[in-house]
Amino acid sequence: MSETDMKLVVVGAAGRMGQTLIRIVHQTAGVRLHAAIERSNSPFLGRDAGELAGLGPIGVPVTDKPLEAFVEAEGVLDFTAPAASVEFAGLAAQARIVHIVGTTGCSADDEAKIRAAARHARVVKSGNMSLGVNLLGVLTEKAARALGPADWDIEVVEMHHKHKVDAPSGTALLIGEAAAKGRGIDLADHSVRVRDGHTGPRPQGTIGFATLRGGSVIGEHSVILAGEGELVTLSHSATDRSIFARGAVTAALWARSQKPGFYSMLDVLGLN
Ligand SMILES: NC(=O)C1=CN([C@@H]2O[C@H](COP(=O)(O)OP(=O)(O)OC[C@H]3O[C@@H](n4cnc5c(N)ncnc54)[C@H](OP(=O)(O)O)[C@@H]3O)[C@@H](O)[C@H]2O)C=CC1
Ligand SMILES: O=C(O)C1=N[C@H](C(=O)O)C[C@H](O)C1
Repeated sequence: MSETDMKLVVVGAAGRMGQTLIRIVHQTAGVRLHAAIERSNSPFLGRDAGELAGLGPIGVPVTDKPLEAFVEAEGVLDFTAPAASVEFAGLAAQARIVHIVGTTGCSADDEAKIRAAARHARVVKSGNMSLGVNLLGVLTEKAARALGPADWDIEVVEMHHKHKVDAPSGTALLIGEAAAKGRGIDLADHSVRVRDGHTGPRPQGTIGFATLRGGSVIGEHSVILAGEGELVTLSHSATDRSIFARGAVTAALWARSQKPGFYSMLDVLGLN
């Protein structure tokens, strides 16, 4: 441990991503776990964060006092739920620290509140913090630009574990936005989220989404560009949640030296 280590708080510490983040922060040079937060009625309050994450004791107990933790820290890693991330955004702004938001399923109103908090906090928000998916987004934008809507249809397919509560996934929406950018269109006006019954033929220029849920799948995403007699498929498979946690820590270290504002992983990775 060094004096210059970035002090990070993990919120949602007992969750699938929370535990992964605790392990990755513990293993990564230049960062240190300052606090671990869960909600007030959580059965995990008082437990050692390292024990929760399978590391053995590290002397950081889980608490339900986020603001107390944020004012003494430099960044918060937040993979929780939309209402929680909006609350944490306000607290991170009060504490003037870095807020890394991986939470998906945010409404337009949630998004606006998180962006407002970025007047005082340095916020990095992305539906997927992995290098591979962000590169997939860049490749999708190029493919969608090269293969135009007159001859090529775009479909985004995703599969996740049975516990996931939002659909389409944040990653599927990130890929859809990249495809829409390549086509020079607004995704909201062109996306088809559901098909059921007599749908009629596919409207030209739309971007379709298909969602699969089951088992323990960490995250599978494909974008299919379908033309007459040929398909181009670009895909990404996540086989370990540590890819998201490593991305979040990279984002925190990057944001430490930025001005307050709202950033994406493309900014962090220099892919913008
Ligand atoms: N951007 C990316 O790269 C990735 C994003 N995600 C996203 O991260 C989010 C979390 O995923 P996952 O870890 O699988 O989900 P989990 O349900 O396993 O974990 C979420 C944790 O947050 C806790 N939590 C919820 N509200 C609060 C609150 N107000 N205060 C403190 N803790 C709270 C939950 O507690 P409780 O159980 O008591 O509600 C739970 O422990 C999802 O939105 C998911 O889509 C996931 C992976 C990668
Ligand atoms: O909920 C998950 O697990 C994941 N969520 C993110 C998403 O919605 O895309 C990222 C990853 O695919 C795992």
